[in-house]
Amino acid sequence: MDIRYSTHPDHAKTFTTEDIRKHYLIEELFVPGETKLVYTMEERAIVGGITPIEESLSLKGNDQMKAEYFLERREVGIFNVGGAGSITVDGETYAMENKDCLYIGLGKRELLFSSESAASPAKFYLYSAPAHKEYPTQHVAFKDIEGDRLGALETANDRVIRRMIHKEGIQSCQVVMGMTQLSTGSVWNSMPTHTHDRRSEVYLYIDLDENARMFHMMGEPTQTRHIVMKNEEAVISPPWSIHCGAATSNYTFIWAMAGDNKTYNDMDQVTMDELR
Ligand SMILES: O=C[C@H](O)[C@@H](O)CC(=O)C(=O)O
Ligand SMILES: [Zn+2]
Repeated sequence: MDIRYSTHPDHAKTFTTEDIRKHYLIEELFVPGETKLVYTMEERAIVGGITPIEESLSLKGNDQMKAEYFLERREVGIFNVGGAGSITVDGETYAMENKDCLYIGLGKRELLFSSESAASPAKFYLYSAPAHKEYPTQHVAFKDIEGDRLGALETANDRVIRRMIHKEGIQSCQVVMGMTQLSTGSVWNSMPTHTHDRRSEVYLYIDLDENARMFHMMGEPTQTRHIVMKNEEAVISPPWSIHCGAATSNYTFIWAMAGDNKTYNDMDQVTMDELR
């Protein structure tokens, strides 16, 4: 498991392109037959990718977590961003179509991930945070969530946001998670931009073509930097950082947060005048 430390904004301002990528960018999450995990000190979240091929893969505790099993002191939100698959939680199997979401609460012990076909494997993206109480395991199918329309084509940000794990949806201790899809011709997400000192966030960009690139913006509002990202890469946003971006085509992204509250609208909006 790769470890990422928290960074101070005064330090982050001095980062080179390579430094920014090393600290915040998460590459190669979906490696066939492997479970990849990154532990960030931001909210002590674990970001991961599980890509089963022929055999099932299990998500276990490890030495760095000092946990006998993965959910001993944690909860997890999972989206399937690949082909059809399933997740078995202590003997109960949940079918996971592309873009379906599963929340698994504190205390569940055996977590098994499978793909329906090795030719088009499931790709399970996970975001886990410390938990203090068990909430029920819940599945939500992508097709059952209508979502809300945001933005407009005129401002190149016409998109639909679906909130899956949140105050009025699947209950959790602190994980808030959902998916935003941009329409053809729209490229900007989360603009006007914001921070939220009370929560950290991770974005996973998906549905980008091989040659498309995302220019993800981060940094303090007056010290913006960018990271050039490819399909199926994730980026960590510390609480003091903006997180928005524009790509060379439309795309989808999964946003995941944890922290002091689960209030989606608790954002510190940044005005265009403040940005540098
Ligand atoms: O704190 C919330 C997050 O940054 C995202 O939900 C923003 C988003 O999906 C969008 O504007 O499209
Ligand atoms: Zn945000």
